[in-house]
Amino acid sequence: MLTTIVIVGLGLIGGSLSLALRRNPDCHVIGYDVDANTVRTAKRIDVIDEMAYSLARSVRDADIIIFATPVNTTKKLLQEATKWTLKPGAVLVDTGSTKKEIVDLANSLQLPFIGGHPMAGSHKSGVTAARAHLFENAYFILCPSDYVTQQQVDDFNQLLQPAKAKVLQLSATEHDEMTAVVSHFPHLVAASLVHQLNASSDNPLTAQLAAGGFRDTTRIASSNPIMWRDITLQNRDQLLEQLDHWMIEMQRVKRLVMTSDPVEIEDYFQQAKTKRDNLPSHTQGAFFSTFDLYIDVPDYPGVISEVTGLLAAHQLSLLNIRIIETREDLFGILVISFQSDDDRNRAMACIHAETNYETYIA
Ligand SMILES: NC(=O)c1ccc[n+]([C@@H]2O[C@H](COP(=O)([O-])OP(=O)(O)OC[C@H]3O[C@@H](n4cnc5c(N)ncnc54)[C@H](O)[C@@H]3O)[C@@H](O)[C@H]2O)c1
Ligand SMILES: O=C(O)C(=O)C[C@]1(C(=O)O)C=C[C@@H](O)C=C1
Repeated sequence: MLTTIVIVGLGLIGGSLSLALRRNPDCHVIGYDVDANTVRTAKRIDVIDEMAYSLARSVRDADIIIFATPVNTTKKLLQEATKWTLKPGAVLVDTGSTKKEIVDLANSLQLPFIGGHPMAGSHKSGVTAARAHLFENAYFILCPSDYVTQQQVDDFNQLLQPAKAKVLQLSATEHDEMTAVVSHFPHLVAASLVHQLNASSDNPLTAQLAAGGFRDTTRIASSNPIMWRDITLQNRDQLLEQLDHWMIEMQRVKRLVMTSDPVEIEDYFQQAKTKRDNLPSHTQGAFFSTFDLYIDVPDYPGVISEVTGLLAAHQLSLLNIRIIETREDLFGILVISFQSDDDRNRAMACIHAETNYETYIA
C-alpha cells in the first residue's frame, strides 16, 4: 500500500530523509519548502517524487507530514497545522535538534505528533547536500506526544527502516538534557573558539597557521546560524547549566596550567584521550563515521592521482579525499575516507603492495 509523505523543509535533513524513505518503492514523497527554487531543485535532482504547490492542499492526502525546518519555524508550522484538514490517522513528525518546547506545544495543541531527531548531520545545509545514507548507523530519537498511540510510533519506526538508523524512544526532557551535552554545547564552544581566534591575535598569520587541530575542533562553527540560533533559544536552560560546568572545568584547567605539575597535566590529557578513544563509534552520523586512511605521501606532482588511480584500479570508491598540509607547498598526509572498514583494509593492503608509502589509522 502506498504511503504518502509530505516533507516540509527540503534542506540537508529533509532532503536526506526523503532519499532514505524513497528507498522503499511504496513511499511517495511530496516536497514543500518556503523557497520555491529549493523545491524545483529537489525535484530536478530526484530528491522528491512530487512538488507541493500549496502546503494546506498537499497535507490533506498525507499519511505522514515531516517538518525538517529550523526549530522555531517548526513551532509556527505546528500552530498552522491546527487549521489543516488531515486524513484520519495521519501523523505529524519533526526532525528538530530540540524536543521539549516542540513536544509540549504539540501536546497543548492536541496534535498527533512524534518528535523526531536524527543524531546525524553536517555543517553543510541545503538540498544539494542531501544524502540517502546520512542516517545509517546513527541514532534516530523519537519523543512521542500524548496524542499518538504506540502503534502509530511503531508504524513510523517501520517506515524509517530504509534509513538504517537505530531508533531510540526517549522523553523530550531526557533528549534535551543529553543533546545539550553532546551536541548543543559543543557548537557554542566551537563558535567561541573561532571568536577567540579574532580576539586573541591581530596578526593575520595566526589564522594562516590554523592546521588540523583548529580546523577539526571548529568544523561545526560553519553550521547554519539560523538553525543554531533557534536551538540555543529553545534549549537555553540546559545550555546555561553546561556553561556553568564549563566555567568550573576551565578554572580546573587554569589551576593545572598555573601549578605546572607535569604528572597532573599528562594525566589530564591521558584521561581525556582514554574517554575520547572509547566513544562508541556508532554514535556518529554517517557523514563523519567514515573510515579514514592516512597516507604519508612524498612531495611530487601527480602523487594524488597515482594513489587514487591505484584505488580505482582495485574498484575501491572513495567518499572524500583531503590533504593535511604540514607546510605551504609541501604535501603531508593524504587522508582518504572510505564507506566501510573492509574498503579501508583493502585500500591499505593495495597501497602497501604497490607503493612504499606509510599508512596510518587514527
Ligand atoms: N544539520 C544538521 O546537522 C541537523 C541534524 C539533525 C537535525 N537537524 C535539524 O533538522 C532541521 C533542518 O535542518 P537542516 O540542516 O536540514 O537545515 P537546512 O538549512 O539545510 O534546511 C532547512 C530548510 O527549511 C526551509 N524552510 C525554512 N522555513 C520554512 C518554512 N516556513 N516552510 C517551509 N520550509 C522552510 C529552508 O528553506 C531550508 O530549505 C532543523 O530543525 C535542525 O535542527 C539538523
Ligand atoms: O556533524 C555535524 O556537523 C553536526 O553538527 C551534527 C549534529 C551534532 O551535533 O552531532 C548537529 C545537530 C544535530 O541535531 C545532530 C547532529
